[in-house]
Amino acid sequence: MNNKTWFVAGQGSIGSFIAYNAMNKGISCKQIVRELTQTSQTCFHPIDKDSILLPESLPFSGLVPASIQFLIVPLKAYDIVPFLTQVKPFLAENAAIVLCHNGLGTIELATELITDNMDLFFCTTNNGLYKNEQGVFQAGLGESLWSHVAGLQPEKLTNNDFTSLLGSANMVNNLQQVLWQKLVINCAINPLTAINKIKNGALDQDVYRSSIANIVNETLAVGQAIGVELKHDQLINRVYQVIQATANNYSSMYQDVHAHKKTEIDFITGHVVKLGKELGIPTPTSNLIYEQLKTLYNNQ
Ligand SMILES: NC(=O)C1=CN([C@@H]2O[C@H](COP(=O)(O)OP(=O)(O)OC[C@H]3O[C@@H](n4cnc5c(N)ncnc54)[C@H](OP(=O)(O)O)[C@@H]3O)[C@@H](O)[C@H]2O)C=CC1
Ligand SMILES: CC(C)(CO)C(=O)C(=O)O
Repeated sequence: MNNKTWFVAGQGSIGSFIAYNAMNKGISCKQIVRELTQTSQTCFHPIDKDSILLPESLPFSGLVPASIQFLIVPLKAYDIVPFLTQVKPFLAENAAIVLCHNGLGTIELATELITDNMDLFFCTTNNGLYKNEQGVFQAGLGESLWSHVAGLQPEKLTNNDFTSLLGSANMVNNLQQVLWQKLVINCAINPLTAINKIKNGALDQDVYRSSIANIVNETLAVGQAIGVELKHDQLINRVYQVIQATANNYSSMYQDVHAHKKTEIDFITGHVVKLGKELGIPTPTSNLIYEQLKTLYNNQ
């Protein structure tokens, strides 16, 4: 029996999936929302079961100082630091915090925000969910991979915690490599689909081959320069496998641009461009794509 009380940041797609799983497992779980007006219940639509209303969420004003022991933060990468700053007074001095998002660049910032007895974990997920006016819909099942990333007590969480909240999950010892492999895929697929307004599958055409090859090479060069073990042929093959497996999907970045929402570009291509600059590694194609995407977002 899992007797932890979990707090989940936001009422988004992954956060609602976590709240749904917790409810089914009898785990105490509260989603934290910004305002009282956001506390209305989310309707969750599982793939193979009836839709169900999730428990009411809790606004920040309803939190008790220093009370949160277990927190999972499944937010867009750009919302992680603002959320952690806001929630900090409500964290217990020995809290366990799990970050869960696409892209890279938040772990260092979050580590600076936590105090000595707290522990930080990171979880990357391949579950597929989306949100619209009717609620949150589960689109596909996937595995989640997690690791302890900062603090002195990794035993605060076990694989059972992650499987209870996210379904199939495994602890990994090579999180950095896993995250960079995913970063290569997101760098190759997300901005190109958003800029060209195409589904993922349309990238499997000659016209995009050189851009994809350049993006993979540049991302790989930057990752390798900071010591991440990445294999070129394996990554190119993986990018095309994902393009084919998700051929009918619109990438999350395409969806954000289409919905006039902020994108995660700073934590995907932007992360590679920034590190490349610091390390003196040229990333011309990534620079161009980053600028194009930024212009596209600012113009909308
Ligand atoms: N959805 C998916 O299938 C997958 C998503 N991911 C990644 O997981 C991360 C989360 O994605 P997803 O769940 O889709 O994102 P969503 O946009 O659906 O959810 C994020 C939610 O957090 C809310 N939020 C932001 N800041 C705060 C705050 N300070 N306090 C309370 N609530 C806040 C947002 O509210 P508001 O809209 O009002 O800002 C939004 O409802 C992203 O990095 C994504 O790329 C990874 C794999 C699959
Ligand atoms: C794997 C991929 C590219 C699927 O669309 C994705 O992670 C995203 O859209 O953010």
